Amino acid sequence: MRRVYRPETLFVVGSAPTLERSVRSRFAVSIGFMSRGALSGPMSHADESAFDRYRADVTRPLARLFREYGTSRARWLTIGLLANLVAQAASLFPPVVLGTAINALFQSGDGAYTLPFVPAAWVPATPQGQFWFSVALIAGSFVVTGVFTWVYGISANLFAHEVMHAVRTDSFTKLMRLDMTFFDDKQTGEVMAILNNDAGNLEMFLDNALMNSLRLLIMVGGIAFVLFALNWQLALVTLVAVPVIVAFTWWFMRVVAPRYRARQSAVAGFNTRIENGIGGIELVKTTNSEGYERKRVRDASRNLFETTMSVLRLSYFYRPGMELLAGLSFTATFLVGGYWLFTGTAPGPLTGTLEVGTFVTFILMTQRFVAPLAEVSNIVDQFQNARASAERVFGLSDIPVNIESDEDAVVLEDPEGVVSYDGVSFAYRDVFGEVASEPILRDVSFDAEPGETVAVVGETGAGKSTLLKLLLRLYEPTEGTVRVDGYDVEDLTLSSLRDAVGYVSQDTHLFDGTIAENVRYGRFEADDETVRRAARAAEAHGFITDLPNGYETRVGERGVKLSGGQRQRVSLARAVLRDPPVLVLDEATSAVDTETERAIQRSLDRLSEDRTTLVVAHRLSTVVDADEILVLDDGDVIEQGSHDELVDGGGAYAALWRAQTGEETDWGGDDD
Ligand SMILES: Nc1ncnc2c1ncn2[C@@H]1O[C@H](COP(=O)(O)OP(=O)(O)OP(=O)(O)O)[C@@H](O)[C@H]1O
Repeated sequence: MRRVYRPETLFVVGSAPTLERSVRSRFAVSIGFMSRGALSGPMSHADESAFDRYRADVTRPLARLFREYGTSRARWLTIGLLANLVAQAASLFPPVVLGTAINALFQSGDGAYTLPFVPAAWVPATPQGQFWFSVALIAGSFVVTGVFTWVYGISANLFAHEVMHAVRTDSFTKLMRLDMTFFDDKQTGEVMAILNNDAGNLEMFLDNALMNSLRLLIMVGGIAFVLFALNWQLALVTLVAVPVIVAFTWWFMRVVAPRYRARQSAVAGFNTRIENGIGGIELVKTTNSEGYERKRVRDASRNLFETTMSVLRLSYFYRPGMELLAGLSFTATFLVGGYWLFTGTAPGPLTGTLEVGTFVTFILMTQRFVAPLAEVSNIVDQFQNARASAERVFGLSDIPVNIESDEDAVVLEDPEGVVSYDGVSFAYRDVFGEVASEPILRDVSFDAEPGETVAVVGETGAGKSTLLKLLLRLYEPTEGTVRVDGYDVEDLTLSSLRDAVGYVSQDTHLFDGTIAENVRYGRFEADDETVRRAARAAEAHGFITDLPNGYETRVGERGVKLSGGQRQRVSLARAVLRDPPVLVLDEATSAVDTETERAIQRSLDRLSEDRTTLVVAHRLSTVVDADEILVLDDGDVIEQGSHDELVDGGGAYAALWRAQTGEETDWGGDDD
């Protein structure tokens, strides 16, 4: 039986992003300018399988992200963009004011006081007035930069986080709707990665890269504009480094990319090792394999160390390289401008004059464009990560849901619980709806009326659990019809169908929480007395009241603090509490001792008096009273009848019965 929930995976799902985040943030701190997205851990590799088909069809994912999620929140984005624009533009103003003040006031005091974007009428006439005006402008620019940076930060964050909130909840809603085949096919970890990692990448992009690219544009464009306006010849000298800086960044990104990929798989390998070691801790301990696991984790960690260092070595080279190029630009500006001022004549092919104030503005501005340019690698990186993540998010949202209530589906009201299987055949399908297995069931037919119990027996893998799941429409038959109260289950609303059926699966699942909460699951409004009644009916009340905190005892992750039999009884109580007309029990008593089983049996007999009950059992003693027993063999019903009829028939059932009551049989090994 393949399980939907994989506890080991769940563990890592919970911890990996945290682990990865801490690795990532430390790493990001150490190399300063690397983006978080670039270091996305194992997930980028793991989800290469089932989403591929839909993911590949997603076109322009970031545009779609804006279309589907951004437009309704565009006001925050617009405010953020405008505020960013104003803040960055204002931050360019002080060097320009300083240059003008030097030219007009500090040198000889006879230069004209003119500033871009400032009407001449505003400029005071006296030098003293112009000085105070300059002070006010510089201070004002810093205040404007501060205030608008604050506005920009808040609006950009609101936009990014509101979008992410919507993406996360929509993705989860979609996940809840998806067919079981999706979950059968998909690792829980991969699915969780969409909600954790991909949402994180998108958030980083919306929050950071988008605004930084604007900042970059304004900074480099604004600086170039100001410098060219002041002195285009010196501007050429200063900005000749920009194409070199861009080329250097491009080279860096190309060289570092494979090293990033190697590091990503090292993170994946490391997480997998931890997952294995801790997920299988019981096996590790009982086989004395701690040393073996330690070595595997040490090797994986060493690999992570080496790949990280290989990225860092290159990164340590990049940042100083950028500084050096900026330094060269600064030196060239200082050399040419300084010489120009010093000698009073334009050097080489240059012509015209240069004023001290303009020179100071140049020097200050040259310092400013390195930081935004150094962001280019981050921005491109975050952009690429966000693109891939948006593809995955939309890949998920595009997966079709096959099992859903039709628009004209019938609501099953006051169900009686008449169940009938009519010529049902079944094969598992893959997530794309294509048949992916040999037939698991062939032409199964039976009827069960309220008050009747139908038992399904057969060797392991014969298709018993699958048969029951078709009733809840977790899967759909490839042929034939499953009916409840005469309705094809495919014509009923899923919620009314599933409300009518209480299901205790083979893999009982408890959520972390109290016993009472677990019993109440699915009928959340049930009062304490109802919970107790259900527990009594499931023979669980006794052991629950023996626990230190009774119904308030926390059961631990997946119910690990309870025994297998106790978990089964809590699940049974949960099914009983819902008081459904149909009870489906898939080996609901396999993990309890004979005495408890008898007690449960007695209570089940009471419970099933006026209900329809379908049971899968390995222990035939639990099904002797069933109205009808189906013997499944590799998907075929090979015998069908009451216990007495089947024993008298002398076939497979009779042989199994003999084995379980002490005589020989082929099925002996299957008995629990
Ligand atoms: N989700 C699934 N996807 C594909 N094949 C599956 C899936 N679940 C079960 N199977 C296959 O279907 C067959 C029937 O499985 P099923 O769980 O119905 O058997 P079973 O009779 O209940 O077995 P057991 O007594 O061991 O629980 C098996 O061969 C199994 O490998």
